[in-house]
Amino acid sequence: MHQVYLSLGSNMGDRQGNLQKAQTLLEQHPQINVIKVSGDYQTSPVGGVIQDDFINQAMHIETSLDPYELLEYIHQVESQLHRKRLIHWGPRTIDIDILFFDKVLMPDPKLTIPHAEVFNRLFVLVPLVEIIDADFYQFEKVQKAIEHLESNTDQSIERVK
Ligand SMILES: Nc1ncnc2c1ncn2[C@@H]1O[C@H](COP(=O)(O)OP(=O)(O)OP(=O)(O)O)[C@@H](O)[C@H]1O
Ligand SMILES: Nc1nc2c(c(=O)[nH]1)N=C(CO)CN2
Repeated sequence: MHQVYLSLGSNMGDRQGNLQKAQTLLEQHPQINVIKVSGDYQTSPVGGVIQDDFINQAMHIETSLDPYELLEYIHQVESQLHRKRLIHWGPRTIDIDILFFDKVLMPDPKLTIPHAEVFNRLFVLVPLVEIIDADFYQFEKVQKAIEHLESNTDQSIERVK
């Protein structure tokens, strides 16, 4: 089984409800097991678009799907939650990104692993650190990301559940 870490975010409608529905849909896939889910964090929007605060969380899953099959299922989950791709980095009912897939390094623009933005996003790193496995913690890419946590204090983030 592959060990995968996801980042989930929502800033439209019932944000916590959207995250819960996304989890339920992931759990419904016969080849996905949800292992651990972080708390919910209310975070200010990053990236320049003026929009509402997000609720973000991280999730550890195990899967026998390959990375592209997993991405395809994630897109199905996003469209079931009425996710529309209107504005780059804009408001969304749900966004699910693959942060790490085992210790794979994959530079494909269609699926970049580790996720290209993981190192600069406090809203990704704080929930991730809460749930990450000890073995994974030693992965140099994770260590590099965590180093950034200390220097990255400009994003507002508050645990709400
Ligand atoms: N690690 C990854 N996880 C999820 N999608 C990825 C990843 N790497 C590349 N992608 C690609 O990014 C594409 C665009 O994703 P999305 O629509 O969520 O972008 P965006 O919301 O504009 O920005 P962001 O990717 O920062 O969330 C996806 O269709 C997917 O092919
Ligand atoms: N706080 C926060 N800001 C964002 C987020 C997000 O999930 N949380 N997602 C974005 C598009 O990927 C852009 N900006």
